[in-house]
Amino acid sequence: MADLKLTDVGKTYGGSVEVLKNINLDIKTGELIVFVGPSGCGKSTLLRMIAGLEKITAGTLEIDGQRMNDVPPSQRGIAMVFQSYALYPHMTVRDNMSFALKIAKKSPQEIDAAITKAARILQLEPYLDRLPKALSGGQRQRVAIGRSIVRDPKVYLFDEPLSNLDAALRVATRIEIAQLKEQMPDSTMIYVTHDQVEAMTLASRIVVLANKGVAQVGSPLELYERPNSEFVAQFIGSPSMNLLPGEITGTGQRTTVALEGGGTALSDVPTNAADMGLKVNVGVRPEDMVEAADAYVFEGTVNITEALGEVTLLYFEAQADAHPVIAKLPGIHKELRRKTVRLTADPAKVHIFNEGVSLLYR
Ligand SMILES: Nc1ncnc2c1ncn2[C@@H]1O[C@H](COP(=O)(O)OP(=O)(O)OP(=O)(O)O)[C@@H](O)[C@H]1O
Repeated sequence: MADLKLTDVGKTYGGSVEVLKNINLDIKTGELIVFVGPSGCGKSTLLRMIAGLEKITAGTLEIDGQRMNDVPPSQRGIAMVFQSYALYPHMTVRDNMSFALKIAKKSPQEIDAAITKAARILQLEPYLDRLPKALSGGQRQRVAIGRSIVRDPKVYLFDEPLSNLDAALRVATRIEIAQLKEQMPDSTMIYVTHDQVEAMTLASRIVVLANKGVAQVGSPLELYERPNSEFVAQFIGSPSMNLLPGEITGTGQRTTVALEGGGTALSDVPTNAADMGLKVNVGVRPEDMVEAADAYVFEGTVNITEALGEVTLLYFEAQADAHPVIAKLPGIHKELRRKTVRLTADPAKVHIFNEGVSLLYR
């Protein structure tokens, strides 16, 4: 059981390089929080500050109401799993997992019980007497996680734990981590990843970091359906949300937005009369575009098609201003290459941004 509270946390390296500032987060027992953000935005730094491996240069970290800033890593009740699993090569799985407990002078009975439990949760029973070199990458990562579980920490920190695994193993190990979380509902986990699918599938809440701070915090679906900014809108979802310049030409229950270069988008985004004439960007996810014969919103000639099996990506430049657009249509549509396509979008799924901020959040 562990609640974490970060209040105005910041990090400055070497007294002058500010990497993070004013990070405020409330993390509750049992949550699996995922940190995402562009390369270099400070995800690992934030995780390492929580672990105690990096000094917190501003603000406060509390675990269960207790200030942790100056508490050494070993006394924070935290276990960290890294991308490189760093197992001791000359020790068996059992010895790798029990090492920390022996150092902590636990009794043989306690150690046995902890190993048995961790091996069961991670399905490592058949491998306990093997050396790491006789394990697959996924199994080694499970042993690394096992080393954390035996210590029964309050908080688990994962720093891109799957990034050394090949695609198939990543998927399998991702599912194992999801199952692991289910078996340990009271443990709090924080997970850093570059992988959209890991973030969307594992997280109870995603924290999007950018520009030294928190861009948005929310459940995966909240971030997908109601991004607060163009940045989050384009960061969550793949391929990224399309953005096209336009202007609000009607307000009220159903906002009318005229796109530059023709076409009309209708949206249920609530706006007010003051928004008339507002220059906006209209955001539509590739998967929210559908073919439309007449009342089309986007029109262009397809440059490239990418048939992925269950869907086809169409790349085209929309309307007179040649804005690049990607549409994702169900099925295989190689025949659309070099053809003119006319597409519309479900009005309820259209996003409207002004100066980078969603109208929903103004
Ligand atoms: N010891 C250090 N001294 C100075 N700057 C550092 C140090 N460690 C990290 N940084 C800088 O802090 C910033 C954040 O780094 P960090 O590794 O936390 O980013 P990240 O979001 O985890 O990146 P990535 O996604 O590429 O792993 C980067 O600009 C990095 O260059």
